[in-house]
Amino acid sequence: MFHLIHRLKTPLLSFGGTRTISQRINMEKPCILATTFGAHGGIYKCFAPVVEKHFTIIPYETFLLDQKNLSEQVVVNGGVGVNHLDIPMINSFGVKVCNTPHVVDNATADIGMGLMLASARKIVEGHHYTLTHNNEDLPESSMGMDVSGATLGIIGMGRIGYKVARRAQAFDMKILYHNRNRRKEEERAVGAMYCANMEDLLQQSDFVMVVVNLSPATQKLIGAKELAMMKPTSTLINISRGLVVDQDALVEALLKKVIRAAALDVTYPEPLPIGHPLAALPNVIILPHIGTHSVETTQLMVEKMVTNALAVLGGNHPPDEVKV
Ligand SMILES: O=CC(=O)O
Repeated sequence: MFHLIHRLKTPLLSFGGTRTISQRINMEKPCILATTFGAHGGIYKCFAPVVEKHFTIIPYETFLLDQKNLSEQVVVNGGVGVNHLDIPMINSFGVKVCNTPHVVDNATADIGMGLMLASARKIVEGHHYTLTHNNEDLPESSMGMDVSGATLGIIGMGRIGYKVARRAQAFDMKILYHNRNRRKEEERAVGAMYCANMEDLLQQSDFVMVVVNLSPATQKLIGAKELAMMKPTSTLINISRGLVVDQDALVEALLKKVIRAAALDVTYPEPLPIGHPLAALPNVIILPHIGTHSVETTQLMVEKMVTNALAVLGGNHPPDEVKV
């Protein structure tokens, strides 16, 4: 991978990061476009020594303001979701946009399972309890609920949704899914049941996991009405994008115990401000958008980013161009 990075001439690599990771702008060096939205600041941190030596990091905002210096470039987003990039605008400068599909699927599905298990079995509370209590009986509120045998409703049976389903199958869960198109092959492979109507899935599931892409059609897909359809004992897990869930409605539903709990890898905004109403609730687990944040997956993503950048710079068709 480092070998590939050395060969890069003038790519723009987009690192979605919850914090601004731009440092310096020096057009003599190759450029990295650093976006300020998303999860993948970690990519930059992991590879900072190599990245800083060979690239200039440009925040997305700077790219938007000052594209005139940039030619023969490619924007490669570290991650799958590109909702933070204005693709038609970037394309209008003759710049292609690529992302890193496939390599993120397992890690993201793992985080979904981790959140489900942690919420169901109150793992985070258990950790804090162990650290703060000495030899006391556990309170009744520490009692969790079984994942095995429970019903999981997956909203969005794409590549990541399918990976979640395969894991859920190994946990002996009953699997329901809702997707724009029925996925018969995947359905058979994991023994899942298709719900053409999302309402059916919401009403029957003990755990509802949201795995759809963010688009105008999925923005606030889960709002007060949908939360009210869920069982009072059910848990909402979101590993897609924060905006797919109406967060105000979620706070209200959790406060009023319309649903049992929520476990979120994604929120809006990101990072979630300290003191945000969601963070004050006892029945919520919130992660800082770390679905793909593992050493192995990060390496695979960087590899893919570089491969795509090299393809474009070499005048070839990149394997993962995102078209709108
Ligand atoms: O958030 C993760 C991704 O877009 O891959």
